[in-house]
This record gives sequence, C-alpha cells and structure tokens, in this order.
Amino acid sequence: MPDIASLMLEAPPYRLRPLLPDDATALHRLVNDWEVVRMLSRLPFPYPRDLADEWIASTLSLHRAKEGCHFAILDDQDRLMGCVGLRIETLPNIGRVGILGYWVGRPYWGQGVASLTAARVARWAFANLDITRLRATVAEDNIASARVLGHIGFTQIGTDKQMFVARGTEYPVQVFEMTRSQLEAPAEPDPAASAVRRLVLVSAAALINNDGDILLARRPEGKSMAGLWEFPGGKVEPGETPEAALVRELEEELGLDVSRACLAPFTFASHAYSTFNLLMPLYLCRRWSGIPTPREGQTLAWVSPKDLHTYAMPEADLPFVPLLQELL
Ligand SMILES: Nc1nc2c([nH]c(=O)n2[C@@H]2O[C@H](COP(=O)(O)OP(=O)(O)OP(=O)(O)O)[C@@H](O)[C@H]2O)c(=O)[nH]1
Ligand SMILES: [Mg+2]
Repeated sequence: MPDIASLMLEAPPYRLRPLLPDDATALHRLVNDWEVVRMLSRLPFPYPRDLADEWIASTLSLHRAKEGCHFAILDDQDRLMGCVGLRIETLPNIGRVGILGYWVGRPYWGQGVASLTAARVARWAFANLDITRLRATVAEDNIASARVLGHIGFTQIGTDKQMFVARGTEYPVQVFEMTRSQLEAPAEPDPAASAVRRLVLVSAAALINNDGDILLARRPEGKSMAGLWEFPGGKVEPGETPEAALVRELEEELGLDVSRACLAPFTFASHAYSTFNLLMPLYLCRRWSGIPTPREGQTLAWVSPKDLHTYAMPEADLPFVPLLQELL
C-alpha cells in the first residue's frame, strides 16, 4: 500500500487525502447529523466528539496494517466535505475484497460528490491494492447511495440485514459488488461494437534474468486493466514488424536497449476480449543492455516462474504461465 504521507488522489474539482487527526472537528460537525448517520450502520447518534478522534486514529492503523485506506474529501478550498474509503477483508473462495464506504456532509449533497470520489477510489483500489472485487452495502431506504453505486458500475448481488446503531435496530441492506472488468466496461455495451471487434496486434517479451526470474510490469491506473501484471510490450504500429515494435516498446517502457537478434519467438496468445480480439506473440529475451526502469508509471517485479500464478494477469496471459514454468 502506498505511503500515507504521499498519498493524494485528484478527483477534480475535489481532492482526496488520508484522514489526519486535525480533521476531527470538521468531521464531527458534518457527521453528527441524523440524516447522515442513519445511513451508516456502525455510527451512533448523537455522534460524540471523541469518536471522531478514535475513528481517525483507527483509519491510520488500518492503513499501517495495509488493511484499508480512508480518505478525506476536500473541496477546492481544502474544506472537508465527507469521507470515502475501503477496508480489505479476505472472504472464503473469493479472496481479498475491498469493502467500500462513503458519506458526504449535508451542505454538499446534490453535487455528485459521492459518485465522483467513490469512482476515483474504486479505480485507485483496483490499480494499487491486490483485491479481486469491491463490495458495498446500502440501507434499503438509501436510494441516493444505491444510485451512486449503479453509476460507478456496481451491481446488486443480494440482500442482507445489518445492525444500524443510530436507528437502534437491524435494517435490510442491499449488497453491491463490482469486479475490475465491470469498472472498465461501459454501462451499456454497444452490441454493434462487439460485432466488429477489431484485431489488435501486441508484441510482448518475457525478459529472463540470470536467476531464471521473469520481469512482470503492473499496469498503472489510467490504462485499461490497471493493477494487472503483464509482460512488457505494446501495440504494433502500422508498417512495423512485431520485433521492431517490441524493441521500441522495451526502450519506451523500460529504457532497455534490446537487439532484434535477442528476441526468440516463444508462443502467442489469441484472446477475445469484450471490445477487441488480441493477437499477442510472446518472445523470450535473456540479453539486453540497461537496467529495467519503469518509465510509464508501472511497478516492476522479477518473479520466479513458480510464483507467476500468484500475480493477477490479463486473461490472455494465463496460458503463458504453465508454458513458462515448464520451460524454466
Ligand atoms: N504489453 C502487454 N499487453 C497485454 C498483455 N496481456 C494483454 O492482454 N495485453 C493487452 O494488450 C493491449 C495493448 O497493450 P499496451 O497497453 O501495452 O499497449 P501500448 O504499450 O502500445 O500502450 P498505449 O496504447 O497505452 O500507448 C492492452 O489492451 C493490454 O491489456 C501483456 O502481457 N503485455
Ligand atoms: Mg505497453
């Protein structure tokens, strides 16, 4: 999880940064409001001032333990408007899930603050935390919040009951979930688009070092499939050979100087994604000059072949894993 001091997300016109002890007064003023608290299951009403300090301290220890991250939502004058964040839970058969939560102070309702900032945190979380999906629950009478989740790409997967401390009773909730692909899919897929799915040719390389480890790059936020680990490479441009494209991409993405003669064809992936068909030759490369340097915001990792399956990869790459394990 990124260092707390440097963590700042832009969500124009708003900004998100981890909660700080100094936020307690403003937080208390906004959250100690029946209309806000009644929608938040664990909060009492009235909301004691001390609890604001305790809550902020708990978010900091959650962050330190890498079990979650809660952000203050700030307006253009750095005023606190609300909070958005998640904590990570490990669920049987599902794995690590981010439980998303948010609230916005009443003076700021009706401006789309929750949709914008929750979407921002969702994109950040998929790109930076090792989670397989996000979940959120909303009280059945919280229509505004259900609408926010729908906007972002969540779908309802069921219902449940939760204790709502302020209401003093259990209350039915709707349970929502979103996977990485739901975050990226357009809300209403265009049927015509899939009928003419174009073929995209991408060259990729398994760089292998002297220890027999393979270089993976984690796609940064802002790119499609952000947060997944891939083989360095990229799209073949018109007029380029796959080898020339790969030499160019390895220079652009990693600052490496690779000769075409050092690229050995290994295998290829042919995969139908929902919006395009991918054809991707994978080359092996054991010799290059330079030290791999992330030039496009990626995170790099040298991975032992036996550990490859522990890195979440794009679907097209999955067949590569056993083939590389057999080879190395
Ligand atoms: N480089 C690379 N791309 C992959 C892999 N697996 C896979 O599905 N892809 C997909 O291939 C497509 C092209 O990759 P890319 O985003 O690296 O293309 P690029 O370097 O030219 O980047 P750009 O188009 O952002 O400039 C993406 O949709 C990517 O998700 C992989 O292992 N390596
Ligand atoms: Mg690339």
